[in-house]
Amino acid sequence: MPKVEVHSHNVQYSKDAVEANISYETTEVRTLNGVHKVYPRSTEFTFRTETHVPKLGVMLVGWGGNNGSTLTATCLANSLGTTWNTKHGQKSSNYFGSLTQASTVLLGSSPQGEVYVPMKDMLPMVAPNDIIFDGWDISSLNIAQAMERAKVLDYDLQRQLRSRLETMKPRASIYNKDFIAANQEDRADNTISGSKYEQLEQIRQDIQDFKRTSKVDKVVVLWTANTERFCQVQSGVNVTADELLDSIKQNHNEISPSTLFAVASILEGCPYINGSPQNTFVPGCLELAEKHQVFIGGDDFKSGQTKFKSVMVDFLVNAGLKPVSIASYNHLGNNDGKNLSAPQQFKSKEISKSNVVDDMVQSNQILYADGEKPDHCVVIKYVPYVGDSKRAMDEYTSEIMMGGLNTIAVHNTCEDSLLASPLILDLVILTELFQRITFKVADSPFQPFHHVLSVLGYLCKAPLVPSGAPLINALFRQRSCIENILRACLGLAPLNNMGLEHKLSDGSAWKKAQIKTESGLMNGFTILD
Ligand SMILES: NC(=O)c1ccc[n+]([C@@H]2O[C@H](COP(=O)([O-])OP(=O)(O)OC[C@H]3O[C@@H](n4cnc5c(N)ncnc54)[C@H](O)[C@@H]3O)[C@@H](O)[C@H]2O)c1
Ligand SMILES: O=P([O-])([O-])O[C@@H]1[C@@H](O)[C@H](O)[C@@H](O)[C@H](O)[C@@H]1O
Repeated sequence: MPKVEVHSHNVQYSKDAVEANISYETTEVRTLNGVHKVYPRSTEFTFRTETHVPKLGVMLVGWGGNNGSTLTATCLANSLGTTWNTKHGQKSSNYFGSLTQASTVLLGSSPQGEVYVPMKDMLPMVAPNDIIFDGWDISSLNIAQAMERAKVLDYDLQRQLRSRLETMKPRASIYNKDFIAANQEDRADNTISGSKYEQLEQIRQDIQDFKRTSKVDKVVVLWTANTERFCQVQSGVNVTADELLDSIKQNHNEISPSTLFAVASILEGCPYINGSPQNTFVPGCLELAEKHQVFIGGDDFKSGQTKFKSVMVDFLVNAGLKPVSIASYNHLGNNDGKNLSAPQQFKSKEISKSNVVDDMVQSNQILYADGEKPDHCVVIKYVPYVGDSKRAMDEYTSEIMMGGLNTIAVHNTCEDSLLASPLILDLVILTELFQRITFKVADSPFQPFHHVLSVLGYLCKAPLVPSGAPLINALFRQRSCIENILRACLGLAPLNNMGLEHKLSDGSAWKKAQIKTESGLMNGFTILD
């Protein structure tokens, strides 16, 4: 039985699905002669969510990396209920940092107060403990060796997991030294030779092989391999789906390994998520995903320093304070940092880390003239000794009232992979859930979500959105989007935080209105045969 049961004439449960009707309220604005003319709009939506949770397979590109090995070990430890000893005492497995697994959402209020439930209980979702992992890496180390190389998890935990993880061996992958730093060459001992077309076909066979041997119902492919340089988008090469497929057959050098993986996944009907900043989704890849109606999402996990920035700038601007200078510096010593020490790979990351403030700045024309932006610099340095323990130092200087200045300096130290790995869980769990949700507008037929799964924006530095859609980076707007879509699937209105029931001078009117509503409530909810 669902942990959240909605008793409403707008919601119907059957043995396979929950269907919910909502009125989607929007506000249209037409500005004429300096006047904003506002038109409230109400559109009837019906959401249908299939409630059978499939057995999910996740294929990680870069499985042997810090994130890939750490996530695999974490899911194994949680499924075993592993505890381990540290100098700070015994630790227990958990999924802290995962939006779906470790955060709650406000469901409503009871006579005892507000009721919060785990996000994962809002709708049937895949449990991380049940995910079957597989993937590829240019490094031949098995996942136990990769976990040891990553130096992320405590020894006593690694010791207990080693025997299970050493049976997991990344498949050979596509290595192209033109796209990642030259300093990665020494780990590239597990590669697929041949033309780009032959490599594409091998990846497709790997996906088919995994489906067959693991007997999973669905597969999601996710890139957590090294950051690539941006590829050139060229007419005749990768602007249309046909051009892209032809260029692969012609072994064109501007087709990157990550785009080859994306094409292979799409052709195999598997959603593809890009956890790195490079422009994997060239226009031809976007078109291919549309043609095959396969979800794609990304780019670049929003894990720590940038996540914080998308809160800080939102807070400052929405408080009417004007950030005028943002200096973002970090150093780290893991292999990601090593790869990013190369200029072209750093450039990819600089782009995704720099654009995150644009929507918030553009939202306030009192503070900023058209095109005006804060000074914003991004620095990443490779310091081997600190390993995965990334140090981030940020300085935010803002103009405040009457010529005042406010400078906030922040120091943030964390194991980078322990912040990113739970986001991988959310990306694949939400992607799988959204494959089971369809909706219809008024009397139109049911349709899936757009193939560019922009609801994943909360998890990404550079959210991929459908053409023409607004690009939102403000973290709480992104989270609210996920929360309210989950609520809509249950026929619940979006959270509005108005709390009017607590602001009335005469509460009796509210109580009378509630009694009237409750008397009209169905005794239980409709089960369809
Ligand atoms: N906090 C974070 O860790 C964080 C946040 C945002 C984005 N990212 C991005 O996630 C990615 C992984 O981060 P990480 O710390 O695990 O890095 P990592 O270097 O430890 O892991 C990357 C793995 O990818 C492998 N690899 C490289 N090219 C490959 C290819 N073509 N096919 C298959 N495997 C390949 C490498 O051998 C390595 O094992 C990086 O691109 C990083 O920028 C990380
Ligand atoms: O913490 P965050 O800004 O979200 O993201 C991280 C950066 O701070 C770090 O420099 C980089 O090496 C990681 O790959 C990741 O991108």
